[in-house]
Amino acid sequence: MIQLSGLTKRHGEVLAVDDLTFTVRPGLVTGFLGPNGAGKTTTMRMILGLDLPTSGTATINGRRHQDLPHPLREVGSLLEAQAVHPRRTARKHLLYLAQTNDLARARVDEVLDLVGLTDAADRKAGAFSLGMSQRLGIAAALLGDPPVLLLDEPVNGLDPEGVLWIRTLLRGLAAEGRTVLISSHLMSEMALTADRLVVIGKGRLIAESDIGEFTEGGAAVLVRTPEAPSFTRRLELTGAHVQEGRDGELIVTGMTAPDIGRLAAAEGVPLFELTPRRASLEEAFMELTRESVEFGVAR
Ligand SMILES: Nc1ncnc2c1ncn2[C@@H]1O[C@H](COP(=O)(O)OP(=O)(O)OP(=O)(O)O)[C@@H](O)[C@H]1O
Repeated sequence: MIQLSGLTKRHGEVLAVDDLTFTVRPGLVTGFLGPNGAGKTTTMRMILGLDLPTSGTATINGRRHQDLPHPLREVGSLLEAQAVHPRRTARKHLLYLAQTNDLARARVDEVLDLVGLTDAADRKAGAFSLGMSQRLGIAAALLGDPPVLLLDEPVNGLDPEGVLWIRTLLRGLAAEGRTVLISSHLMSEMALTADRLVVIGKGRLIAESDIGEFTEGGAAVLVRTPEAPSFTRRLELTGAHVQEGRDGELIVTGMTAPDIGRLAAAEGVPLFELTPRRASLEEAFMELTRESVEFGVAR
């Protein structure tokens, strides 16, 4: 579990992270979303003890990162700038990490296998493709078999096969009961990977909910009826918002499809179509973060 309480980071004039409070639960993949400059990387760096908060706290399983006796056994991370010696092989890199962090050497072969790098284990990391480097970074994150994982933009620049691989791996890790937090600005990717979303903009929390609930706010129902004008008035009397489209098509918000159906039946209005339309995650995200994007990161 990761818990943030009033987490704040000021860089001079810039309030990069502004009073963030949320919890990342185990057993789920939580997507950490926000437009560029929203403060995702800064937040992750504070959780990992790489940046000190101006105020507030971030804890991993109840303790601040600097108070963890064996950090790599508690939390694995993948940040954008990974430091790997280019002339060191993948295996040597992991063995070095295992040795300096008091982790079992046998785990190196296990994680190489887990990320599909066994055959490339003795090649120099400097010659790795982006996809292979990401795999090596994830192998390092998993070395201590940690219950908590933090990955900053793990699918950036990967080909579709790499994206699918990471998605499957993360879902598997969460299914084992781990806490998985991944940052991204790719909504489409989050829709397929995350169970829960935390959305920030301009350093502030905008939304925190399960992925299904996230799109419900913008849910609309498409209604088609030959009696569009009179049914529109009837719907509006109940408080629904109605937008008229072509050919007797109505887009209704503020009322569920079953309630619209019941009202039509009670009024004897024939319905040719009654279709709930969920706002796509992309639309919901744009709507939520519109203000943070419009005003950019200057504040
Ligand atoms: N070391 C720093 N000094 C000054 N400002 C910083 C520093 N680090 C981050 N910032 C500013 O803090 C804000 C948040 O940046 P951050 O990198 O955390 O956002 P992000 O959500 O990860 O963005 P992106 O998706 O572009 O990576 C930005 O306005 C950034 O310019």
